[in-house]
Amino acid sequence: MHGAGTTQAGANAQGGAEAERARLRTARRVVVKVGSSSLTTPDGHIDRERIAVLTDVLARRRSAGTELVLVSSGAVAAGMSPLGLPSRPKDLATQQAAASVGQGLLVAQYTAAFAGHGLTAAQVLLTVEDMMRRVQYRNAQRTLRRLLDMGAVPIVNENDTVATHEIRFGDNDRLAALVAHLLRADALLLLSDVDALYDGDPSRPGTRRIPWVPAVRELTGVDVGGAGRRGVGTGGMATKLESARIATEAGVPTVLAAAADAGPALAGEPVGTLFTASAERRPSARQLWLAHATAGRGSVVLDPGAVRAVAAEHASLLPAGVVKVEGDFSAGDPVDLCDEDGRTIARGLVNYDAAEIPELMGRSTRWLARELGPEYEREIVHRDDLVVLDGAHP
Ligand SMILES: Nc1ncnc2c1ncn2[C@@H]1O[C@H](COP(=O)(O)OP(=O)(O)O)[C@@H](O)[C@H]1O
Ligand SMILES: N[C@@H](CCC(=O)OP(=O)(O)O)C(=O)O
Repeated sequence: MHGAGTTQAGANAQGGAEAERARLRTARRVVVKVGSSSLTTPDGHIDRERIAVLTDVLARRRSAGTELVLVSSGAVAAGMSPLGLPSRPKDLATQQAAASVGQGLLVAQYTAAFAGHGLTAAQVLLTVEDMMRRVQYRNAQRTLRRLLDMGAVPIVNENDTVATHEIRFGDNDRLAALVAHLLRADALLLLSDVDALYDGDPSRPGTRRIPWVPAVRELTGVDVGGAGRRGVGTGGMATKLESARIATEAGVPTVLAAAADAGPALAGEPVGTLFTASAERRPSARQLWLAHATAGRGSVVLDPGAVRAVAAEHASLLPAGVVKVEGDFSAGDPVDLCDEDGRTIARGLVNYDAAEIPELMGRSTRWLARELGPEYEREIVHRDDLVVLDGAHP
């Protein structure tokens, strides 16, 4: 299902899509994400011309009063050539080394390019923790808002040098969607080396552009296999769809377009692919993060009664409903909540270390408080720290 067909309902929906495009033209706050392949050459140099063209477009819009946040990839790619790396490194330590070199070079380019338009660029490096922990989240939000108030253009990237495999966004598509949610942006623009979503890898002949996706979760018949063409991008189309889904489900309309079409896309012209925003209630940032930006560090297996309570009634997970623990996690970590057939039904922040749980399993909280002490009255996962995943409802 790509569009809304030719019925009256379809025509009305199409009109809705046009109205949503028009919202881009008048949007007061926009998050723009640009991928490595649009900023760097395949051999790992910054493409100055492309940065100049992009900053021209963004600066014009900023000067017209729209608050802009640029989520820019390219640190690893831009560090390749200076460090003599022939291709994108595969191991984390070399990626981090390349990112430390490339990030400085990239921001220097942006700073100079925006300064040419009388604008101040600001580097903001974020980690997954900044999106998850309440204090850091509020801090990131406050800083970004203040920068926007002061007329600066924040340039966001993942803090690659401190990220580890376990706790890492890994791609900026999802980070951009989380930033759009954090800032309650009016729109998200994903710029890439491909000009739209296609029904299959566009390097294959016969694939067709999809101009409009009314609901990402209902998108079918689209092959997104294969990462970037030029070997410097990370997630390919899969992470862009994930990003569009996070953003649209948080109420933020999203456009995917070629970096060269940034101007027309911001002007609401029908370029690229429009992903319509869902009208449902916005989830909290923590729920979004748990559902989309992390994987569990381990899992707890629930009996059928607990599966029902968590998935259907959105209850907290109590020790009485746990039958097994897997993995080596610590209190505060994200864990998967699974049924006895191994399906992950929810994800949440756990209140105990993995080693503590076997002693608590199957016991009532009242019994635990009496026998082990009042601190054992806690839930395994509190309902406020838990998100039920798609398809989990019994
Ligand atoms: N169905 C599809 N539609 C569009 N592009 C696709 C699709 N499947 C795979 N791709 C590939 O995804 C690439 C974009 O991903 P990536 O290189 O990670 O971009 P970026 O560096 O902009 O984040 C495109 O160049 C294209 O080759
Ligand atoms: N933080 C990494 C981002 C990697 C990334 O998401 O790349 P891309 O798929 O090109 O958006 C970097 O700056 O190289």
